Amino acid sequence: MTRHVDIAIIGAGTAGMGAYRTATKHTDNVVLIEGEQYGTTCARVGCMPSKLLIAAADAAHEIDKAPGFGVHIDGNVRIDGREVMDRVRRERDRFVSFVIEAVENWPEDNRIMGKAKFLDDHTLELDNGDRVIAERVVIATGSRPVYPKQFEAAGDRLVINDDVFDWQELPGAVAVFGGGIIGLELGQALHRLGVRMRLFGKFGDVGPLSDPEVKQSALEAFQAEFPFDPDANVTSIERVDDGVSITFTDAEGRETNEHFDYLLAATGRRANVDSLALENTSLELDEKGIPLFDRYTMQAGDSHIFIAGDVTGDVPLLHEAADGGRIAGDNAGRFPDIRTGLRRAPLSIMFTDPNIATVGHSYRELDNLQCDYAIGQVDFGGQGRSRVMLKNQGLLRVYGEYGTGLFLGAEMVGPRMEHIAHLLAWAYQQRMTISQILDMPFYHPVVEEGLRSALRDVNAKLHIGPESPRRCLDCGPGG
Ligand SMILES: Cc1cc2nc3c(=O)[nH]c(=O)nc-3n(C[C@H](O)[C@H](O)[C@H](O)COP(=O)(O)OP(=O)(O)OC[C@H]3O[C@@H](n4cnc5c(N)ncnc54)[C@H](O)[C@@H]3O)c2cc1C
Ligand SMILES: NC(=O)c1ccc[n+]([C@@H]2O[C@H](COP(=O)([O-])OP(=O)(O)OC[C@H]3O[C@@H](n4cnc5c(N)ncnc54)[C@H](O)[C@@H]3O)[C@@H](O)[C@H]2O)c1
Repeated sequence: MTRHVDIAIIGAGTAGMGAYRTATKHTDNVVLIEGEQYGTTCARVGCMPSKLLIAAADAAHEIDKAPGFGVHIDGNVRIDGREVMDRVRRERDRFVSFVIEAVENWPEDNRIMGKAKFLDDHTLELDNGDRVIAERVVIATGSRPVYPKQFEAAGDRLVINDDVFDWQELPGAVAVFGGGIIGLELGQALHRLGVRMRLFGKFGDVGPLSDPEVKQSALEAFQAEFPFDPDANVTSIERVDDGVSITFTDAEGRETNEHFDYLLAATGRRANVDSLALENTSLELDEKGIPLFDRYTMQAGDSHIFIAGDVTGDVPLLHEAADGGRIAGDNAGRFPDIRTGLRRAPLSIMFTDPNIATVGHSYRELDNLQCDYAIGQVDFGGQGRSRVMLKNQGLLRVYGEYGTGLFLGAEMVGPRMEHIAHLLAWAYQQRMTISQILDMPFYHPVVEEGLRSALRDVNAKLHIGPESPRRCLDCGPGG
């Protein structure tokens, strides 16, 4: 069967759904093609189930921390792995059901199930042999985990994030590979839920951090809680009777062997472009096989093909996929009269405890900005509200431009950084100066007072404001 449409969207994830919504504002003759199942990576195996697991872990951790306040639980504290995983799956399924409901409310005629690949610039072939000839196409096929071949030695005990959320019980021990965002979020959560967990990283990476001082602070916080080697030397992985045996060099430089139930690979993701047969199109591809595209229009070259979400390999985050999808769908609808869409301030948040976040330009990017800059910082070790909550660890560094006093970006690890990062991202997008941010209200006693200290520090270094006093007198105690 061959079908002719104005717009074909490949992939019904967050980006594809966003594209569908905006494309159908221009024409009804749109098909959304999904190769596996509705529900999105975010709801099924990504953002939502991971945060559900983290929420359970945080509950356990709060109990652990209570004696520090003089609050003691004299009876048994019991983590019921079956109940934990049951809630994760139950709540996850609820989120997934809302997504499925939204897609299934769209006309049946506009939806096709099947894996699509290109035969030429306009013709798509599905895995059942049907064809779709489309005037315009949006590629929104997402990404999938990748790991080194060496991990395959773990056999059926090699798992990825998708598998974790289908566990019925919490396992006894898990080796997590990857000190990136997924590895640290899931690794810490498993550890807090009583799973023996060891984290094997590479290249010294700690989440998305590039600022060496913030990275060091984060590393110290995590290493104080669980074993984490950010550049592990693993010499062997072996599937043994009841699990996986891993040989590695430990912190003292000795060769050590440890046994785990599972090896969880969280070593990055790759764009789902390989099954699309893009070589049959005239698109120009980069070294990873991803079409070159404009991130403001989502247009691939000057073609009628648009691309959005994780498959772009650009910024693999939910809100970016949603924005990119909307822009791609709108431009596919209005092609050739394409428009640039809004791309928001760079913002990334890692939901570990302490939170890690980056806003605006990263430390790594500063030297390429062709401007002079200064760095202000606050250590949360002595910050009033953080100390009150017994969460006084971490470091926030803010970057400001010499001369203009413009806020350039920040990297941070600390308590409630998910909120501080939002404040700073909004300021970045408004192109505010450090002084303008400092003119905003700061309540007492809040963690934001720590941000104020860092902002004052950078303004002093930029010769815009005075040196910060050692004890801030207008701040209230601990400010
Ligand atoms: C464990 C984890 C935690 C995360 N946590 C967060 C978080 O807290 N915050 C955040 O912002 N981001 C988070 N993310 C990232 C976020 O989930 C992704 O950026 C987002 O889901 C990407 O959406 P997408 O539409 O590009 O891809 P997807 O939702 O994966 O959609 C792609 C769709 O394309 C389909 N498809 C693929 N190939 C074909 C084909 N050939 N034909 C037809 N269909 C095809 C797939 O089946 C899939 O349904 C997390 C990711 C993971 C894995
Ligand atoms: N809170 C959030 O917003 C959130 C949460 C989870 C995932 N995500 C998104 O999903 C993306 C993918 O996450 P990810 O953690 O898989 O990728 P990542 O790129 O963040 O981290 C991968 C890590 O694996 C390490 N690594 C590579 N090879 C290794 C090896 N052989 N042994 C040990 N470590 C190795 C790398 O050094 C890196 O730190 C993220 O970039 C992020 O955008 C976001």
